[in-house]
Amino acid sequence: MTAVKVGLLGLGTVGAGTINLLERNNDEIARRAGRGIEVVAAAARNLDRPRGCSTKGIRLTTDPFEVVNDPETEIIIELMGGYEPARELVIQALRNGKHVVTANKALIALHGNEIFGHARDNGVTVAFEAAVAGGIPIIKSIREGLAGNRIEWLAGIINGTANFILSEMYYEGRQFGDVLAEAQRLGYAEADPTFDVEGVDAAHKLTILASIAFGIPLQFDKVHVEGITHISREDVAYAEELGYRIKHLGICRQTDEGVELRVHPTLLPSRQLLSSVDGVMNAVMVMADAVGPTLYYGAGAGADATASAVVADLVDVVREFELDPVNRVPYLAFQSTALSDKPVLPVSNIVTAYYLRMEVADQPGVLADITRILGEAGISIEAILQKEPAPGAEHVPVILLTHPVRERQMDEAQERMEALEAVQGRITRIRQEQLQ
Ligand SMILES: NC(=O)C1=CN([C@@H]2O[C@H](COP(=O)(O)OP(=O)(O)OC[C@H]3O[C@@H](n4cnc5c(N)ncnc54)[C@H](O)[C@@H]3O)[C@@H](O)[C@H]2O)C=CC1
Ligand SMILES: N[C@@H](CC=O)C(=O)O
Ligand code: NA
Repeated sequence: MTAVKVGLLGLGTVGAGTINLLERNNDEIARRAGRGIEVVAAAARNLDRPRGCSTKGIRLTTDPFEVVNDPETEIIIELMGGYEPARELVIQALRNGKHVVTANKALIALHGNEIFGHARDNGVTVAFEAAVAGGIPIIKSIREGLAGNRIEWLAGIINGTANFILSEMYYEGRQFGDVLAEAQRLGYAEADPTFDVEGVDAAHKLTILASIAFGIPLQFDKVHVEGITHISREDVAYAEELGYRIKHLGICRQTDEGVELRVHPTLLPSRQLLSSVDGVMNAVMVMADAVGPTLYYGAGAGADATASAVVADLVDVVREFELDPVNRVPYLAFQSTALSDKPVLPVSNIVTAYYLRMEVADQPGVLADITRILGEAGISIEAILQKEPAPGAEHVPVILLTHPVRERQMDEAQERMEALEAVQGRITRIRQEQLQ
């Protein structure tokens, strides 16, 4: 049988990785898919740039629409990134009756509902395993492997760049900016790295995970998003002293009232399995009613790991070529007519424990004022750490761990503490989770 002809949009880190992997494991892939898979056309911005792969036998163009409209291609792999023109290209490919494989979480999180509609109308597939947690087959695991369960919550380290930065700050005491530049050199970061460090990329991925876990539409605009830019090396060290690691997590949970969707730095007990996930590795813990907790671990970014997911999707698409579209696994795990309209809860409703770090005047009575404000807000304290002032400094760092409290109560207490004359500047506040 002839090889399946594929068109590729974007020849950067993941594009080159995909071409290399298809070439390297060509025979194994054909034995699994039932047919060979061959990239015949590719679009790149600059045709003269040296690439990390061979482009022998591939028709190259700077116009991605040429690839999408090429009658020879049966599957389009979108690896350009960004919202536009990726959205327009993917929709055009679907209208042309081509299946699409993409690693673009930004695209799926924001425009997935529209894109899946076009795919359904045209009887074709959109596959996006590489979009979440890189090489970890997390979409397939939740969508198919856990299909008998009611998923209660999931929590994951789903941005490799942020995890790499936090790990280097923890182990090597390195500066944020240096480590980010290294993540960019290694091909982990997004084209706009603020997406990694401000939590936007993790929010894109959490949007997708929550949809396939709970059967809700994609709702990126409802995710509460915080990045890691306000986390200092001191916070990392104090957390360690108290028996915790700081990890950037995406968390979603369904309760009777609605769904929590949040991305933020989190203190996790050092003994928690997720606390040992370091560097560019990702991990997602899923709590489901029948199976209990399951944990999925692997490389969350990088050329080879992401290509692994892209090629797995290609194989799935080829295996399903002959299948009646209604018999395919639904894009968001649940039938499109059976999505729930459960509301997304405001973050002020969430109940968590907190880590608080503040700089206070080194004088008597300050701690008493702080504990009084917390007490009046119904917030009990689990631990207090008071550090020595730096030589010549007028303020000392005080670190507090609280018991769980509703977020809006903490907002009020924080405002009152920051209003104290003895408290300098803003209080650093990080949520804490036990994940049990
Ligand atoms: N790098 C990684 O580890 C991972 C990346 N992803 C996703 O994979 C996608 C690709 O990421 P990378 O390969 O890292 O990005 P990249 O920046 O290395 O590659 C993108 C390529 O697409 C090309 N491109 C962009 N717009 C174009 C246009 N209009 N016409 C022609 N070519 C165009 C760029 O010139 C570039 O060579 C993104 O959606 C990203 O979020 C997903 C998982 C991991
Ligand atoms: N920039 C992303 C790439 C993978 O999705 C990350 O660092 O995780
Ligand atoms: Na994945």
